[in-house]
Amino acid sequence: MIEARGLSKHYGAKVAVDDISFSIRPGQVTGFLGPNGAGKSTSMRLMVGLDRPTSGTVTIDGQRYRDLAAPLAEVGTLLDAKGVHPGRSARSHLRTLAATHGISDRRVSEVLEQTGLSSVAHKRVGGFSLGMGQRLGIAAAILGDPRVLILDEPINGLDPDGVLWVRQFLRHLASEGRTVLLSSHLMSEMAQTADHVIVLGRGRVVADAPIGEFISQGRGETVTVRTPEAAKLASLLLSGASPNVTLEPLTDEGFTTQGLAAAEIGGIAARNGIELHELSPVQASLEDAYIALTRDQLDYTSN
Ligand SMILES: Nc1ncnc2c1ncn2[C@@H]1O[C@H](COP(=O)(O)OP(=O)(O)OP(=O)(O)O)[C@@H](O)[C@H]1O
Repeated sequence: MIEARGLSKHYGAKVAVDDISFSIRPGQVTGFLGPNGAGKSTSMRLMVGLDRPTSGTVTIDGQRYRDLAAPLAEVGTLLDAKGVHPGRSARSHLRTLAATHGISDRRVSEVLEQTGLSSVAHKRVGGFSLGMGQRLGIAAAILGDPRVLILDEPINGLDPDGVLWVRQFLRHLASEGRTVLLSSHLMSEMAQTADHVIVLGRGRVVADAPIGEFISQGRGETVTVRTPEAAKLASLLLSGASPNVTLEPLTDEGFTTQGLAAAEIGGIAARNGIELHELSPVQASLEDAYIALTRDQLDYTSN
């Protein structure tokens, strides 16, 4: 569990994180979202003691990061995949980390295997592709078998196989009861990986909800309707409807509606003898919900 209480970080006059509170629970993948400059990286840095809060606290399983006796064994982090000595091999990089915590060579081999790096373990990290570097970053994060993982953009630069691997791997780690927090700009990927989302905007929490709830609260149900009597059905749907109901014409004999359930539209059409050629609810996407929520949250003030 990662808990932030009244957490703030100011850089001079700039408020990067503004009095935020949240709990990131074990057993699920939590996605950290927000426009550029919203405060995600700063929050993650505060979680792992790379920065000190201006006020408030953030704890990992009840303790501040800097009070943890064996950090690698409690929190795995991927905050900057490039922070590795380029002349070292993957194995020697992991061995160096392992040595600080008395972690065995066997465990190093195990994580190289788990992250698909065994065959390149002896190669210089400097020659690694971005994707291999990300895998090495994840290998380092899980080296100490931590209960909590904090990963900033872990799928950046990965090919589709790599993305799928990270998704399945993170889901597996969460299913073992670990706390998994990741940030990503790729909405479709986040939608398939996260169980819960926390959205930041201008340093504040603007949403904290299970992903299904977050998506459905976006703009209400969208339905595509096609009928040769589009104008008649449209006026029937709008008469007496709440102001939240909107209609957008389609080019060919139809429209999309927002704020009405498909069953309501079908019922009104049937009662009025209107022939329907299509009545299909459109699956809302995480991206739609996210864009609707953050439209006003862009950090225009960043410099
Ligand atoms: N060391 C710093 N000094 C001054 N301002 C900073 C510093 N670090 C971050 N900021 C500012 O704080 C705000 C939040 O930045 P942060 O990097 O946490 O956002 P983010 O949500 O991670 O953005 P991105 O998606 O672009 O990585 C931004 O306006 C940024 O310019």
